[in-house]
Amino acid sequence: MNKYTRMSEEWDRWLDASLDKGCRTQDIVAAMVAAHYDPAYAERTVAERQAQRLQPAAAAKPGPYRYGTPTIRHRDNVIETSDRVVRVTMRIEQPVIAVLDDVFAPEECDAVIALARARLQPSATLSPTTGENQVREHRTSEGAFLDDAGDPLLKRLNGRIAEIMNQPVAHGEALHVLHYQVGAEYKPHHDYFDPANPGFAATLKRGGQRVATLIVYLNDVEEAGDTIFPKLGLSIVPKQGRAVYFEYVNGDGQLDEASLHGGAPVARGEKWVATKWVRQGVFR
Ligand SMILES: O=C(O)CCC(=O)C(=O)O
Ligand SMILES: [Fe+2]
Repeated sequence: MNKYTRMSEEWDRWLDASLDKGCRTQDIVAAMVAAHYDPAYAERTVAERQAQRLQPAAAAKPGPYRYGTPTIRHRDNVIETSDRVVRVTMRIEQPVIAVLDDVFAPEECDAVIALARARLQPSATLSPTTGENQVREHRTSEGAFLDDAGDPLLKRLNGRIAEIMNQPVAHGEALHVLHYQVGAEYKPHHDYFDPANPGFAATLKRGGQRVATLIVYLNDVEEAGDTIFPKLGLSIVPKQGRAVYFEYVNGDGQLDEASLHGGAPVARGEKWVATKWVRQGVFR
């Protein structure tokens, strides 16, 4: 029997929908082969589509950032997830920012801190020129990525975060915990990777651009340690279980510079946060 080497419009839409849902490449290819597509054609088509979808930043429309409908569904005063009702406390439209309360229960915050404590390393950032991890003085915290493999608590929290952010779980990087002691800070930065910097090419291949961030505060900080948005004069005070959400890439691949933010120095006490960065595609 002849194998198909062209795709109908219907299958074309199915391919995009499968990638949107975060389906695995091999599963998409297997479904196409089962529907009598030529295996080599199926593999090539899926790979090409993924590559196209991961490059909108390079082809971003010029001009000022255009705000569309936010990805997060926070028009109501609460966001109901499968296992928890999260309260919306504040929303900004340009840039898209939301402050949410009751995202994690106090015991969940304590458990995440306990999981991270043993794995903390001095925080590093990617060098924009070489792409290497480097420990830099603008980020004087310690951090750890928490892999959720086999951990029911992390799996549950990642599922809840995906529902809040309205994104597939598979688009999220592993939860990243940061610990700041007195004086430690994270100077203002963007969470997206500027595609003009060659050092970011490798990380951009691992699921494309970052599109949105959720920072969950795991403890109350005695003094300072706010998350600041210097272009807005906005400062969010950490509180256990609260989170700040922001998004910074639109459908045209434009990057929102107004999302510049940082962690102000802690004046008293300590600060723990868990950050979820979400990519355009499946993060590998
Ligand atoms: O600690 C904060 O308030 C900011 C953390 C942050 O910017 C990040 O994790 O990307
Ligand atoms: Fe950040």
